[in-house]
Amino acid sequence: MAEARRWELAGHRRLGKGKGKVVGVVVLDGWGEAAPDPFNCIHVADTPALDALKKGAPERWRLIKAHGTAVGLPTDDDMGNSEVGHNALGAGQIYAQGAKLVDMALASGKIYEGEGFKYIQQCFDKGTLHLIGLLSDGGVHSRIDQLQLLLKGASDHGAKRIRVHILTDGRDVLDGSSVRFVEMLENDLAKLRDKGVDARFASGGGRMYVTMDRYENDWQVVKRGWDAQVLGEAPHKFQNALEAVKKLREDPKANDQYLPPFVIVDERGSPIGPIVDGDAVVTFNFRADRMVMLAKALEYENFDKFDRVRFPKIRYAGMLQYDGELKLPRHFLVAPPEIERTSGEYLARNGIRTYACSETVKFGHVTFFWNGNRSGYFNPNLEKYEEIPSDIGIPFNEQPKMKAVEIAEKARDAILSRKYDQVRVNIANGDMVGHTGDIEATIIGCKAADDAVKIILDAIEQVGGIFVVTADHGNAEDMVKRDKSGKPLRDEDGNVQPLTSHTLNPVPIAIGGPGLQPGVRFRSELPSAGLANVAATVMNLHGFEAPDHYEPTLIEVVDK
Ligand SMILES: O=C(O)[C@H](O)COP(=O)(O)O
Ligand SMILES: [Mn+2]
Ligand SMILES: [Mn+2]
Repeated sequence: MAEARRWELAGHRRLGKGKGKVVGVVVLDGWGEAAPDPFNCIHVADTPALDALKKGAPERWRLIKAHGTAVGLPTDDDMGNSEVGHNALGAGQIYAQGAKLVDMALASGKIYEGEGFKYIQQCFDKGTLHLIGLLSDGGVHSRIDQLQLLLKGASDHGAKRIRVHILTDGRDVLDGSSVRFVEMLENDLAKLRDKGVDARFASGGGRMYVTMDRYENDWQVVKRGWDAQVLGEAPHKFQNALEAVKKLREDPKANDQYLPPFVIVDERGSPIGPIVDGDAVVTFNFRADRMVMLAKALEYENFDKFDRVRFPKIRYAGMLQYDGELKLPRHFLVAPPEIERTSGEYLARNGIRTYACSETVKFGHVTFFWNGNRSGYFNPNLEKYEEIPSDIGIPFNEQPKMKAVEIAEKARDAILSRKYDQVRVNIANGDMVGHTGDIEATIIGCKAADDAVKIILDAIEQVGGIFVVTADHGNAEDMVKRDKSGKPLRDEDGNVQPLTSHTLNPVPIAIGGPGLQPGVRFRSELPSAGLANVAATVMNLHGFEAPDHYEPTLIEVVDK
């Protein structure tokens, strides 16, 4: 029973002596393992530091699972992602994640019995139900099949007027797939209209340009969405969403991720679905990071991030509650996973001093996600979290080195200061540049990530410390869409179809450093281990046994 568990960790039987040595924990974002291939940017890039880890000590390098049920996703066809990946890395336990919890609530119908649904339902008589979110089957932030079920369920439960505000994807799914998803949903909306429900698309835009910013990197992204969704204002106006997406994609530089905002208008040119007093709003993404900013704009009375012009009196619910600490939003359709007793909390309660750092676009990954979707410190006297501002307003293939070296230099300084027992970073390049689909740029990004790793490992060497280098899921190791036999798919002009999404590949984990006892090696009897096994491993390296309810440690100590 959780309440009977103690917070105090027992000293490790063999590694207790390791206590007091600094442990550097490096998470390479979007860094999977795949066969050598011209579209494996990690393989093509010059990565001497990581190559040395792989070739140097076979007992201290292995692969671990980073996708599907190993990280709490519904099936093993689900690729990994940062949220579930960092949750597993930090929590040491596998929780059923948002995607699965929503599936279960929809399948059982419990979603319609909950407080959140009842709250918004009160607007159905007189107001409009607005559904805002990412339209794709990527399964990272949302899933179209869940939206389809929710649409039907909401209308069965009394919604008479529904407006859908879409964000096109092209990041977790192939670029150009927006057209197919709009067609699919238009079909559903048409069926609802046949049944007498006034259900239509109202606005849209590409996820990276409209609404789905994260960690307050660029509020203008949220403002563009607000203008379209709430005010009914956008530079582009169309009478239907399919035409909108097709037309906007005709610009040779256009892609789904960055489509400009548009609104759907009637014959007279008036927007058909601005959000007004008395309406209900649901943000149907289950994943938190890219919904928190919009949730704040929709919910906070006092708000100064941009001029909202109007702040309609609505009833708003998230698909999940996106931030348990902030209780944001107050109302939600499905309770989020309650990730408890994370390694961050255990270590803080056992006196471990931690420094965590990344650049803005991944800052919450090594803090908020790592700590079980919890903002803030466990113990401000022992922890310091530092954010390096990311470049804003440019796609990352234009600056593929990102802030890798700056993050590594911060980590180096933290290590050399000897003020911390754990120094944890996320290096973003493999993922953020990988998502652009730009192979040349991703190769440059991977090299920059390797440079960063070298800086950190050198610092660990200097202080006699220990390192753990791993990743949260794959991305840069496979940058092309393939047929079933694994051959890259090409279009009529012979161009390959870039793969912007994450992958199902395992990720590497390497341990080492002068502070690691000679007999420490990876156990051989855990072939299916995954990211959730890392927390117990890191606790051991700090000189502690892990709690019994954690997934087992990856390491053992043999006599040397
Ligand atoms: O939000 C994103 O950028 C992608 O959908 C997923 O990437 P992440 O899981 O690595 O953040
Ligand atoms: Mn990631
Ligand atoms: Mn990613």
